Amino acid sequence: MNAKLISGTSIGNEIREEIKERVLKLKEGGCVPGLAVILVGDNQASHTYVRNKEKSSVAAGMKSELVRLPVSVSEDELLEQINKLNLDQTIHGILVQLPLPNHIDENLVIQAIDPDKDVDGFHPINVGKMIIGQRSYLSCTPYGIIKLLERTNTPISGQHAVIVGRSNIVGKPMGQLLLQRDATVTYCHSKTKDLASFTKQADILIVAMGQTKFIGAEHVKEGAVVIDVGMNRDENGKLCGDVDFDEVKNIASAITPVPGGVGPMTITMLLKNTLHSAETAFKSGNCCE
Ligand SMILES: Nc1nc2c(c(=O)[nH]1)N[C@@H](CN(C=O)c1ccc(C(=O)N[C@@H](CCC(=O)O)C(=O)O)cc1)CN2
Repeated sequence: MNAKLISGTSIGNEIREEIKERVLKLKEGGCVPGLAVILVGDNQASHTYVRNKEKSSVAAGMKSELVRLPVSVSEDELLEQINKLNLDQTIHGILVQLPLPNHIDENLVIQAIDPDKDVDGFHPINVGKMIIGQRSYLSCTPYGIIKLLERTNTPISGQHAVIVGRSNIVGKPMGQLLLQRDATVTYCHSKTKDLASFTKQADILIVAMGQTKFIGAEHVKEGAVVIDVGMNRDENGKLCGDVDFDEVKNIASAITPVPGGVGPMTITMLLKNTLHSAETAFKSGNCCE
C-alpha cells in the first residue's frame, strides 16, 4: 500500500475531545446541549446510525432524546413532533433520520425544522446561506470531509476536486464547500459519459454513488487523495465503500477506509453543530435545563 490512510475514527475522536471540553464549560454555566433524533420505521441501518448518534452525544456530555415513530405514522403526526421539539428550549439540535417512508414528503419534513436547530444542515435556509458563504449549519458529511482534508493538511486551493454523486446531502454541498476553498470543482453522476476521463483528472476525488467498487484503479490519477463516502454491503455482508480499496490504495497518495473513514466524521460534525446551537442559545439567554 502506497497511500496514507486517512482515519476518520482518530480525527473524529480528536474533534470529539475538543467538543467534550466545550460542553463541560457550557454545563458549568448551567446549559446542557440537547440533541433530539426522530426515527421513523424499522430500517436496520438507520437504527444503527441513530444508536451511534445517541451514544456519541451522551459520551460528549450532551442530553439525547430519541423519538421513535412507527412506519405508519402520518405526515401530520411527524410534523407535530417536530413542532414540539422546535418549541422545547432544552433541545438545541433536531434531526429526522433519513430515508423516510414513501408516504412522507421529505422536503416538507426538513422545512418544518427550525433552521436554528437544523443540525443536519438540510433546511433550504441553511443550504442557501452555505451557498452564498454565510455562516450556517453545514451538512455533516461534507463538513466532516472538509475537516478530514484540513486536518491532514491536504491542499484544496487551486486543486481539481472531482465529485462523483450529486445528492442534496453529500455531493451538491460538497462541491460548494470545496469551491469556497478555491478548488476547481467538477461534478460527475450516473449519466456522466466516460467517467474515467473526468475522475483521472482529480487531485481530490470524492465518491458518493452508493455502489460497491464503483471506482477502480482505472479511474484514479497517481497521487490523488481519495475520499470514499459509500456505505454498502458486499456479497458476504461485509461493509464496504464505493471505491475498490485494494486497487486504489496502490495509486492514491491518501485514502479513507470504510468503515472508519467518512462515517465517524458525519457523527462528529453533528455533535459540533449541536454544540454550536447550544452555545448560541446560551449566549442569548435561551438555554434552559
Ligand atoms: N438525517 C440524516 N440522515 C442520514 C444521514 C445524515 O447525515 N442525516 N446520513 C446517512 C447515514 N448516517 C447518518 O445518519 C451515517 C452513516 C454511517 C455512519 C458511520 O459511522 N458508519 C461507520 C460504520 C457503521 C456500521 O458499522 O454500520 C463507519 O463508516 O465507520 C454514520 C452516519 C443517511 N441518513
